[in-house]
Amino acid sequence: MIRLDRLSMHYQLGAARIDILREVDLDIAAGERVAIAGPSGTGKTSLLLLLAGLERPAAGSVLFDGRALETMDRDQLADLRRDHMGIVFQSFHLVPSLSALDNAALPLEIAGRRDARERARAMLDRVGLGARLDHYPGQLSGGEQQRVAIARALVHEPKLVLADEPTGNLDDRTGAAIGELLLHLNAETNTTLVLVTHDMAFAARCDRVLRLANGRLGEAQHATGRGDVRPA
Ligand SMILES: Nc1ncnc2c1ncn2[C@@H]1O[C@H](COP(=O)(O)OP(=O)(O)OP(=O)(O)O)[C@@H](O)[C@H]1O
Repeated sequence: MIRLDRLSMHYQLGAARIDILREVDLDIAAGERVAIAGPSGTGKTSLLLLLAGLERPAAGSVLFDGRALETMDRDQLADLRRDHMGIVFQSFHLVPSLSALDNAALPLEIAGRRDARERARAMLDRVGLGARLDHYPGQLSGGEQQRVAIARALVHEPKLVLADEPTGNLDDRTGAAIGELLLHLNAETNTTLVLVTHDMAFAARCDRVLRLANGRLGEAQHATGRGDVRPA
C-alpha cells in the first residue's frame, strides 16, 4: 500500500542542512499498523508529512497504491488525501467555530457527501461522543477533542490513517484509552495505520515498530506481544 523508494529529504536553513531521511526504503502492507519512534527532532513528523504529500522529498519516491506522490500536483494530492487519507495531529487541529458534529463531518462535506452529518454522528457515537455532538472544541476536554479528531480522520473510511503522537497531549489514562480506540477502529475498518509515538507500550501493540534516527529508518522491534524494544 505504501512504498518508500530511496527516499531522501532534508531541510536547508541558511548554511545549515538537516538531513531527515537518507535513501530510506520501506514497504507497508494494507491493514498494517506501524509505529514510528525515535528521538525528538529526528524527523518523525516530517516523515508523516511526506507520506501525506504535504512535504516534497529531495530524491526518491513515495508510492501510494503504486502512485508516486512526487509526480502529482497540489490538487491531485489534495484529492488523494480527501479520498483516501485521514490525519490525526497531536494538537487536534479542530475548527474552533464548528461543533463536534460539524468538525467530524468536514471531510465528507468537502467531498460533497449528502450523508455527511449522519455518518459523522455515527462515527462520534463509535468514539463515545454521542452526547457531545453540539459542543464546540473549547467546551471539550483534551481527550474528547482528540476523539473528535479521530472521528474526523476516520469518517470517510480512508485507506490510510496517519497519526502524529495522538496520545501525546493527554494524561496517561486518557492517552491509553485513545490509543486503544485507534487500534480498535483500525482493526474494525481494516485501515492501514502509521503513527508516531513516544509511548513504547502503545507502539508495542502495533505490528511493527520503526525507529528513525540519523536519517535511517530501522526495525526497532517485531511484534512479540511482550513489549520489549531493542535498539535499531
Ligand atoms: N519547515 C522546516 N524548516 C526547517 N527545519 C525544519 C522544518 N520543520 C522541521 N524542521 C527541523 O527538522 C527536524 C525534524 O523535525 P520533526 O518535527 O520532523 O521531528 P520529530 O522527530 O517529529 O520531533 P519530535 O519528536 O520532537 O516531535 C527538527 O530538527 C526541526 O527543527
